[in-house]
Amino acid sequence: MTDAANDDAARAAALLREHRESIDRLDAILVYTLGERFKHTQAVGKLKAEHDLPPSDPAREALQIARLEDLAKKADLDPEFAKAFLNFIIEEVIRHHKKHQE
Ligand SMILES: O=C(O)C(=O)C[C@]1(C(=O)O)C=C[C@@H](O)C=C1
Repeated sequence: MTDAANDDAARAAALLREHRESIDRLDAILVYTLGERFKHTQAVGKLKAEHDLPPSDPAREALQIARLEDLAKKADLDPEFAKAFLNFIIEEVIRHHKKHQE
């Protein structure tokens, strides 16, 4: 390899390392944020079970989806992806809520 090609490869490796450090930091934020969200939804599940409330609330979900799609657009994130992601999380929450009610 020439010196120029070596320099180029070293620059690319450094950039890749920097991006991966940011990705790891953001993944940790996502995991801690989800953990915190689940603490609240577990409390909501308990409350719903104690008061005989239905596990899911489609009207609330519609509001959340609309809000998230709007946020996603502002954050330069694909709104369809944001919607699918929230639905995925909510499905899991509803599964937990149903367990509380068993
Ligand atoms: O807000 C509620 O009623 C919840 O149970 C929480 C939550 C959510 O994960 O955001 C989950 C299920 C409902 O259908 C709506 C929202």
